[in-house]
Amino acid sequence: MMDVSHPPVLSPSNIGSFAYLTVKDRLPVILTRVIDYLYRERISLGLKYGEAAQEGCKEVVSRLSQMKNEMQTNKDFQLLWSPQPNNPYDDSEIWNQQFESYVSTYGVSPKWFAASWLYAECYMYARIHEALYLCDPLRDFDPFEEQKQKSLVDSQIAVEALTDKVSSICSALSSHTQDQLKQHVLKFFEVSLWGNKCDLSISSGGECCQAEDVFSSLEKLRSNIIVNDSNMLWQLLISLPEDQRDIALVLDNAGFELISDLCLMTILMEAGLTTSLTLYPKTRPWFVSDALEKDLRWTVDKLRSNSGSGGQIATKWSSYLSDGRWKICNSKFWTTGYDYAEMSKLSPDLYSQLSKASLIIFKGDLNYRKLTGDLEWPTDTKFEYALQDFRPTPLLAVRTAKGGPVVGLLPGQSKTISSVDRDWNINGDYGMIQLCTFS
Ligand SMILES: O=P(O)(O)OC[C@@]1(O)O[C@H](CO)[C@@H](O)[C@@H]1O
Ligand SMILES: [Mn+2]
Repeated sequence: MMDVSHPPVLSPSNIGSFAYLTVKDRLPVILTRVIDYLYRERISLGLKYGEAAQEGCKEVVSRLSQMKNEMQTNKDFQLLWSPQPNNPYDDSEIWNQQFESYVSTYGVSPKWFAASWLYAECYMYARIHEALYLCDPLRDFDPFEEQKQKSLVDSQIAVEALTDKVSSICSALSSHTQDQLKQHVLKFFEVSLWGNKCDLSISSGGECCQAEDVFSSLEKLRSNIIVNDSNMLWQLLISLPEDQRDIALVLDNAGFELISDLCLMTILMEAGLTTSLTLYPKTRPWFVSDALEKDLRWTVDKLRSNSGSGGQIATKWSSYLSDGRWKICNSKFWTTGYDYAEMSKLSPDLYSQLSKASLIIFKGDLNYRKLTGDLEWPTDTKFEYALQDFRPTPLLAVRTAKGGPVVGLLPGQSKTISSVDRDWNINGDYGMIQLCTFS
């Protein structure tokens, strides 16, 4: 274990902090939306999933209302129902183990405003899933699916602009100089970065889409990339041996962000900079907009039915998936309340699988929180230091700052940014393309 002294963890016990406001205001709104949605749609869900689902909706509503009350009155967390025999990604044991270890460390049960922000926020999604899971016909129901799908449909113009660009770059690849290719690739990393600006959890499940073509704003946005390791990243990509160009992509949100990620991966594949890709989605409805395997497959199918460049590119995605160059790998570790420094102990198989990749790309703010332990690091802490015991292989974080820690800045940099924008670390307007090679 590295010798790392720890700052405190971000916590909702810190009144007025972003963590506090999330648990006090944003999470109850997300829960209320799910409750209203299930109640409103109970008849149509009954028609779709059978009569028992209609009654089931009422039970789920009652469980979720109970949880909302527990949250708002700062009650103890509960153990999850365990084991969940028909759930292939049953992680209830890990959740209950986290509960027990909290009790043995602190001598009391975790509570909504006393546990860490990361633990509390992740726990809410585990409980939403449990509430549905306990109702047989709704066991696999995703209450956020409609929102995720709508956010993609509403981003159609931006998606078309993106796929047109990918298509024209790919068809001219052989005539590009290495420098031209570099410019294209790095721009697509930026598109994937800004694709993370908007997620449905930060908007408490309110509407969120990419309405305009992001390509035209990249230059203007570049100064908002507060850590930009793009040049080092390019050096790493071009120096990979031909038989070791395997990328692991730990996905974040469905909708425009997912399309931007897959477009980036398409260029890397077509340019030969990547030969195989493993995609890691979530295994339960998560932080409203996070992509599950079925969202990923829906996205590919949806785009495939488009005429024009979108259809062509999604057809490529289908063939990558069917010939095995792209794999989808599900792991229950992503939806536990643990940060990634715990991965080698709690999920050694996942850790060793990730370690074999040439590069792991972590998308989004929550992944960044889990990479850095969600601790209150001074912003000039070295990224490698903040990763603590998580050292699988070179890794890249691509995220906009929406409340989690920020590390790797220059001394004084955060002060300068704050003087321009007080909310720079929560509003998603600032981003990071941050590499750690552990060298
Ligand atoms: O991981 P993502 O999708 O980029 O962001 C998830 C997120 O919006 O959820 C939390 C607020 O509820 C924040 O930590 C974080 O910004
Ligand atoms: Mn997300």
